[in-house]
Amino acid sequence: MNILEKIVARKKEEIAAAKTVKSISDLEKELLFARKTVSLATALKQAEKPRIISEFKRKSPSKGVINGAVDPAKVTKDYANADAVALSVLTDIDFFGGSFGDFAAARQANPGIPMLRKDFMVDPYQLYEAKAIGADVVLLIAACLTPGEVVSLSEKAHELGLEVLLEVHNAEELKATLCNSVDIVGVNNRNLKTFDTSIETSIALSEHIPDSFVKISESGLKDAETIQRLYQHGYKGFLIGETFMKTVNPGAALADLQNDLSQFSNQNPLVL
Ligand SMILES: O=P(O)(O)OC[C@@H](O)[C@@H](O)c1c[nH]c2ccccc12
Repeated sequence: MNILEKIVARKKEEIAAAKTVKSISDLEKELLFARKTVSLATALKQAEKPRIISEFKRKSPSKGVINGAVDPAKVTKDYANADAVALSVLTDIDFFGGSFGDFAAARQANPGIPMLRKDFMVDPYQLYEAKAIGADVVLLIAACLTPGEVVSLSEKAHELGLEVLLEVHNAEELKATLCNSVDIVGVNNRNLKTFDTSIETSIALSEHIPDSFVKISESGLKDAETIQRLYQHGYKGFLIGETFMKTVNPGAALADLQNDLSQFSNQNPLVL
């Protein structure tokens, strides 16, 4: 079993256990009080400069513990103050050290900003959970879903008022799973077999993503030059976790990056 298969197998156990505690109809009742969602896709489409989606990530299978004892409310508030376009908060417990508690604390500290529930979505039940904890966007990872599942989960997400970020690693995944009910396409620079990251993945895939989809680049991003280069290939959003989380002050690390980004005078995407 590769890491993704292990995570998904464990996820299915967690979902089965969660359903015995709370049914979908219990969650539906909670949704009656759910906040109105805000659109990340719109914010990205309107962006006239690279926008950063800042991630709250305590640990990962590739890096181990990145920052175990940080406060999600403080870090995410600092991210928002440093002009993050959105927050991504891991809710996977076993492999990423995340939780609903982290997500809820971040949401409470930042009522208005778009938030991505970062987890491995394989069952509509998780979409109800996402909506109930205050998410605006959910992640669908092409590598662990069939094309049919991507369609049905994204349609269900829309019914609940959630946007869908479809994550792909290569042209085959993109071709098989891209459908109209996806709002944002994310190219993950991390190879899930080797854990290596290469921005060439984003560069190679950029031209295969139709312009009707707003696109973001994910993982392994560290500096303004790289982000600017990807922006010129049409990427509007950049999902960054480790570069910020490994520092003592993740919000300050984002502010530094924003400052570096503002040094670029040519912020317009090149026509390639
Ligand atoms: O910490 P990084 O290298 O900046 O990466 C952030 C994000 O892209 C990464 O956490 C991620 C991308 N896709 C995922 C799917 C599940 C869990 C995590 C992820």
